[in-house]
Amino acid sequence: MPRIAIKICGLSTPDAVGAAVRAGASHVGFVSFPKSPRHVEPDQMRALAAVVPAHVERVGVVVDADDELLAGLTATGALTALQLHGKESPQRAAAIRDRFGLPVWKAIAVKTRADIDAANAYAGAVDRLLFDAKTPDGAALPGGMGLRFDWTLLRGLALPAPWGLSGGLSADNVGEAIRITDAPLIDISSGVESAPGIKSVDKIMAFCKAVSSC
Ligand SMILES: O=C(O)c1ccccc1N[C@@H]1O[C@H](COP(=O)(O)O)[C@@H](O)[C@H]1O
Repeated sequence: MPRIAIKICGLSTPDAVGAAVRAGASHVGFVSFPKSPRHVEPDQMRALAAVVPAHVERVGVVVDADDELLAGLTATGALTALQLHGKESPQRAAAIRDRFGLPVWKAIAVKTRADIDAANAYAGAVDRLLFDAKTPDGAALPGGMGLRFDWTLLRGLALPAPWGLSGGLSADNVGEAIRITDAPLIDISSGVESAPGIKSVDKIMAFCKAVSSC
């Protein structure tokens, strides 16, 4: 069985990046969204990326970002992929991929089976779909809230692109999530924190151990 890829997201210190790499993460994520407690500025992103070994992918998380912001982030050279976590259309996602020359992930906000079906519209436009829980109207953030959705909605589906699972994962529930969905990539942020935006080395280690034992 192939190894399950792990993305540890919302990293904002070199210590947290180092812990994710040591624990076996295949991807690290940096958030560029000022409302998030995990927001990092482009210079900080560049410095964090400098301590990531070449075999680990560096994903920049943005929410309905305009071209000016994307140009600033990609110019840092810090990123190997962009994760679109807002309401970007398939056309906008494809345009971002063309213009900035990086693989694009699209977060799909899920509550019902119809939300998963809607992801088909992104076939060919993005490089990975990331199924995350839909946050309530008026929520402070569109992700990173520790919310999960009904994982059985993904069971046995043929999906139109490489994909991953996120939303409300932790060391305690990730085994069940993988058993139900057979996800090839697992993404986590708040479930490896001691407080919003503060990563816990112990939780990162425990999470990666739980995934690798699946
Ligand atoms: O983490 C954030 O602050 C964030 C802000 C804006 C958009 C997405 C964000 N995080 C992403 O949310 C999911 C799930 O996070 P969690 O594990 O439930 O806390 C994950 O993909 C993060 O990349």
